[in-house]
Amino acid sequence: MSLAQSVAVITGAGQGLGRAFAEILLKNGAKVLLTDINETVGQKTLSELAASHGQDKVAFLKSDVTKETDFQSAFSTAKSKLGAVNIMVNNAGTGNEKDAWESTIDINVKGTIKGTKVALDHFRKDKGGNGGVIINVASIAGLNPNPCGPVYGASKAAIIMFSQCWGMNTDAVSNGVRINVLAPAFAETEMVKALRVGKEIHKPEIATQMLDQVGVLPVEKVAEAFLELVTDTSKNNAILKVSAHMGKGYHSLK
Ligand SMILES: NC(=O)C1=CN([C@@H]2O[C@H](COP(=O)(O)OP(=O)(O)OC[C@H]3O[C@@H](n4cnc5c(N)ncnc54)[C@H](O)[C@@H]3O)[C@@H](O)[C@H]2O)C=CC1
Ligand SMILES: CCCCCC(=O)/C=C/[C@H]1[C@H](O)CC(=O)[C@@H]1CCCCCCC(=O)O
Repeated sequence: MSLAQSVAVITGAGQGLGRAFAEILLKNGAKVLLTDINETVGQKTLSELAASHGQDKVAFLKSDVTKETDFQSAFSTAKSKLGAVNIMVNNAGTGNEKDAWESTIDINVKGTIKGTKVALDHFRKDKGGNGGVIINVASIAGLNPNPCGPVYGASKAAIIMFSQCWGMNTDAVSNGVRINVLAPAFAETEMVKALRVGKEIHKPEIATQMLDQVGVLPVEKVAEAFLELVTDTSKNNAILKVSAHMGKGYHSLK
């Protein structure tokens, strides 16, 4: 799939993996609407990416994935500034396990469901769309249990099952929509920096051991795996794992 005529909406794109996904799409010719709840990081990333890729290629909208209306605004802003959207990346996520654990469900699970629902309504050919691809960002923590993040692991397992159910639904597939899951292990972002401090998780000493055993990927490596799921049109309902110690590999739930 050529990205020359493509327009993407990415949630949580102000920093970390979301920003790396935006950069690789821009490098490959797509236009990108960056969305993030944090306006400061979003505006900084916008000015840096606009300087390197062009003002007409990228835009930013402050947007909260817990609000379905913000997804509607993102799709209409993208269409008016960049063109009709055909790539949706549900990336925004958090890993609070303690007092703020409900935000992990609201952002990771409900945010991804809202983003997928709005994207399906825009992409489905039977609803007047032109098709598209949805990438839902889960984690290896949604496939392999760990003692540090029960809420986070459950949220990522929910994203994987939700995506796989839609990826086999003919209402989506027959109407030109692909739905894929990216499941990274540790990548060098603010989330992993917070993990090293260990305030929001259980058993931080085990997470530290895991970080040493598994290793930490540069965000660019995760972005390469992400690009494969976007551009390879033979990939629908796929789960792609990527980690520093095992590399890249597809996973089947069956
Ligand atoms: N860094 C890692 O090792 C891994 C990360 N992931 C997943 O990748 C995704 C991105 O993670 P990172 O870049 O590491 O995190 P990060 O913490 O560096 O960036 C997350 C971004 O999401 C934004 N965000 C938070 N709540 C939001 C909301 N309600 N609405 C819109 N934006 C919001 C933040 O402002 C931030 O810019 C997450 O879903 C995470 O669970 C998955 C596996 C490994
Ligand atoms: C090998 C697991 C990779 C997980 C990468 C990731 O998504 C990290 C997420 C953390 C989030 O900030 C909150 C958490 O609880 C997650 C930590 C989970 C990793 C601990 C693994 C420990 C084990 O498997 O024994």
